Amino acid sequence: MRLKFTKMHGAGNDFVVLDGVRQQISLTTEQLRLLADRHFGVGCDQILLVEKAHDASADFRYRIFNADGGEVEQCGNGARCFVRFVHDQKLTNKAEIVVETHNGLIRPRLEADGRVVVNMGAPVFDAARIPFSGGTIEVMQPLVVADQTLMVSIVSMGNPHAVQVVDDVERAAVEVLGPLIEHHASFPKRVNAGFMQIMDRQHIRLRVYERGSGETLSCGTGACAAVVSGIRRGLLDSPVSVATHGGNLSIAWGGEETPVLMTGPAISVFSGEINL
Ligand SMILES: N[C@@H](CCC[C@H](N)C(=O)O)C(=O)O
Repeated sequence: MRLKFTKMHGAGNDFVVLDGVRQQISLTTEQLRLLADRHFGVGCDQILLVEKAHDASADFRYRIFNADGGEVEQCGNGARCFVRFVHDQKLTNKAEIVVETHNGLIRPRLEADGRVVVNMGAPVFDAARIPFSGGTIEVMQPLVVADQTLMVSIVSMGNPHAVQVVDDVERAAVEVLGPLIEHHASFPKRVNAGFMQIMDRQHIRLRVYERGSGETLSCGTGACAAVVSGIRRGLLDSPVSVATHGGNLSIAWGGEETPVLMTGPAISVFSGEINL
């Protein structure tokens, strides 16, 4: 099968984006892994598949696959690239798009300056919806990992996150603790692990060890989860600038049931074709 793709990134979190509106696309787990492979394929953290909406109130359906081939519910940086992609490919000219995801509708908007603002919906703290099997979700939760008790904040931004505050994000044991948190028995669907350093009440540094992809240069939902957790811990005030290894994101949240708004870049790198 010959497949057209576009390589994109949002603050260094990179994607292979596929037009499933004009191409008939059905990929096996092995084909998804090959696309994501940085040596034998195109290389990316996630594969994004744009399809026709099933829901009559939506403009498109947006599917997300991690580098390990697993389909997941949400991807924040990907949502911004999705908007840039459907505009560049002339699949729509609407500035605000209603997008159907595995986890309900999101509403990204393309601004005149090219940045994309995404209404990510309200954060979820219900253990059953994370899912988290370790009891009721508190603002901070003890999680025993490799004989250490970590204090994590657990939140779903459509996908599951466990965020901890660290003194120095560059020295945090992301590569060691990340996979152990991802596969912790209390998270039946695994979890994304965030490591946040508070710089001041409106600035953080963040690294995220992503479920199914490993550490990425940035994670949009991870940034939302970190800011929500920091505000709930009383350490941050909205809006918060999130510095990642791949660039900056701005996250705003009014608290409680209000939606989280994420702003950041969405860049097309190149387009090509691959034989799978
Ligand atoms: N990079 C993403 C998140 C992608 C999905 C995540 N790895 C998961 O498994 O939930 C983002 O920008 O949000």
